[in-house]
Formats: sequence, C-alpha cells, structure tokens
Amino acid sequence: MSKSIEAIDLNVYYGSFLAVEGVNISIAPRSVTAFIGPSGCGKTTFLRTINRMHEVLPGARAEGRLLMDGEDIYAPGVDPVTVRTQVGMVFQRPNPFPTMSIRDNILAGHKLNGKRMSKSEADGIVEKSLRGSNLWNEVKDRLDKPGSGLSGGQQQRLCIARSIAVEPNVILMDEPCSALDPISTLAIEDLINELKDEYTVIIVTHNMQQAARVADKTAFFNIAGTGKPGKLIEYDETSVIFNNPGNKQTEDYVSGRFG
Ligand SMILES: Nc1ncnc2c1ncn2[C@@H]1O[C@H](COP(=O)(O)OP(=O)(O)OP(=O)(O)O)[C@@H](O)[C@H]1O
Repeated sequence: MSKSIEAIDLNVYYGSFLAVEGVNISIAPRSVTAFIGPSGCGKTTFLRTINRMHEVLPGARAEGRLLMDGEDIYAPGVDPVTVRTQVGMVFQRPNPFPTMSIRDNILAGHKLNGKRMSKSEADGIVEKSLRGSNLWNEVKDRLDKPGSGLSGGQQQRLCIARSIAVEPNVILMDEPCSALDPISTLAIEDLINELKDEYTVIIVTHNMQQAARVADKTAFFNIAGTGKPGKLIEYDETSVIFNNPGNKQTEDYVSGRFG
C-alpha cells in the first residue's frame, strides 16, 4: 500500500557536519518524485534518511521529523528494521546476491524476516514480484539459475523485484540507471511509470531528461559552496521545474548554466 512521505525541518548530519539543512517536503502516495541537483548537494543523504539507512554510518544522524502517512519514522520506539521493510531501496549498481538463484533473491527479504511459507505461497510471491518488475517472461524458465547470470538491466529489475516482494509502501531509487545502457534504462523508466500505481517512488537522478520523463514532481537541491549544507531550493510539478521555475538557482541549473 502506497504511503505519503513528509519531512519537517529535517537536518541531516555526518558527525558534526551538517550535510542537508531544513528540508520541508510533502510527497504524495502513488507518485514519482525526482531529486535533482549538483554533486554534493545532499540528494543521496536525504534519500537515505527516508528508510533510516543514513544512521547506520557511525556518527550519522537526522534531526527533525519524517512522517510516513502521518507517523514519525524517527519517533522513539520505532524499529528501523521495520521501516526498512516498508521503504525499499534500489541502488546505483545492481546488487543481486550473486550466488543465490533468481528465485532465492526474490525471497531473500522474507527469509531475512523469518517468514515461513509454503512452496505454493513462495512460488506466488516470486511470480508476482517478477511480473511486477517486467522480468517474468525473460526468466521464468531459469528461476533456479544464479542472479548474477542476468544482464545488468535484468539484474536491476531483479533488484526491483526483490524490493517489491516484501510489499513495501515506498521505493527509493538512487540513480538506478547510471550503470545501464539506454535500452535497459528505458525498460526501468517504463517500470517506474507502472510502479507508481502501487507505490510511492522517489528517484535520485543526474539525468534531467530522465526526471522530465518519469517524475510527476521534481525537487531541486543546491549547495552554496564546499562545507556548506545542501538545501531544498524548489519543489513543484516537473513541468514547472523544467519550463517555468520560480527560483533563479533552479533556472540556472535546469538550463545548464551550472552544475
Ligand atoms: N559517509 C560520509 N561521511 C561524511 N560526509 C559525507 C558522507 N557521504 C556524503 N558526505 C557528504 O555529504 C554531502 C552530501 O553528499 P551526498 O552524497 O548526499 O550528495 P549528492 O547530492 O547525492 O551527490 P552526488 O550527486 O555526487 O551523488 C557532501 O558534502 C558529501 O561530501
């Protein structure tokens, strides 16, 4: 079930370094949101606070509030492991478990959560997840072969299948196409379009055409200089950000004048 995400006055630190300052953003369920901005402005750092992955680094922490359907995921007593099952993440480089079969890759999240299931239930999850990531037809006859035997684009769709197998509410994608060829990139972009029927999707991308193609809304982050915190500068419908931005910094960035 897709859920909304809202950050309220969120500051994100690495030790004493304030990497991202004062983010306020409200992301609707069943939508695709792109985070864009120059290198080092904190896109990935902010993304990783949304499933409480940021804090796994020593000294890393977030301050402020981050609501998923109105519930603060940083409230005392909230288990970060539970948050991570509700908020899936897909990384820059496809990272299937290389020696595990395609089938076991899909079931890895359930196994990790200690879920017991019958073979038919497991088969159902494998097929549904692979259909959901547009990979079923390509792999249905080799489910017991290792995930590492797939092409890069197929591996990335396998990682998406793995993340949707546990039925998350939100899917985070950190430059999911940066290691892929143009055809595989289009396949992932088509898939992102379909995923928003069921999930809230947030994607970090350096590719502005990609943001324009896949995102309903776009958030532009910027940084004033080295050592300064990144900030959310403008957040609006993607067409507004690219065609009629309200902020000069956004305009300079999307028109290629810097970054
Ligand atoms: N593990 C870390 N420890 C300390 N500082 C970090 C760490 N990771 C990132 N930073 C710093 O936090 C700031 C934001 O980095 P982040 O990677 O989030 O930016 P980004 O916008 O995603 O950049 P890029 O587009 O290059 O991936 C940068 O100043 C970066 O140097």
